[in-house]
Amino acid sequence: MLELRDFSCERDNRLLFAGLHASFAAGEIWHIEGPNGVGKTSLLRQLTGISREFGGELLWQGRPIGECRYDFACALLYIGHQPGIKTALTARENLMAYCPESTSAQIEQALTDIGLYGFEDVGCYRLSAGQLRRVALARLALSTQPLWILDEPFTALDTQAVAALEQRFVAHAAAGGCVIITTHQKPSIDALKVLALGDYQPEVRFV
Ligand SMILES: Nc1ncnc2c1ncn2[C@@H]1O[C@H](COP(=O)(O)OP(=O)(O)OP(=O)(O)O)[C@@H](O)[C@H]1O
Repeated sequence: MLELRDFSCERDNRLLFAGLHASFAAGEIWHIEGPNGVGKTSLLRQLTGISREFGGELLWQGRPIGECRYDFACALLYIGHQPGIKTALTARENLMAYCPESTSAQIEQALTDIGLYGFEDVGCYRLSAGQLRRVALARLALSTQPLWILDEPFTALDTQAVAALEQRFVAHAAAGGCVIITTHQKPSIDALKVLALGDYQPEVRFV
């Protein structure tokens, strides 16, 4: 789906990474790995098109991203490190805003599946950090986009929710999707692909 060729990132005249080659294909789950400040979020922002400053090439289905931004945007679901939830609204209202094409029954089911039964109509300002993260992640159940890019999706989740989320990634990949995440926890996912960012020596390995 998405390909990097000789990719690099510079911030404030500091080279974070360079010479990165990677190909994110249908059916794959990728973990972008590395210590604090190495450039994981910066890379995700480049991959999503939020940041257009990069060296090298970024291709979507074989085409330079600059030539197919609309197609790419339609195929992408990005959830950043901040949950992106409007706290003045309820969980249900947030999902209705994010997924206007979903039916009320689908939204109800997504909220139940993610463990928010009974909290659907509570103002999000009254939810815990983990519940807020669940509201954001409920979008995954309603997503029709093949490419998911998620920055630290496990943050604030309990162990049961982490396991359920990993299963959702596996199901999405099995259905032909592609998932790219950052996390400081090691995911328990078979055939996980790892892109490790390090000082000037990016390394791609498979586990
Ligand atoms: N808006 C910004 N302007 C300038 N430099 C920035 C900006 N945001 C981040 N940086 C710098 O870019 C570097 C990489 O930041 P980034 O957030 O991509 O790292 P990260 O690997 O995701 O870190 P963490 O694991 O702590 O989330 C850091 O040194 C940071 O200071």
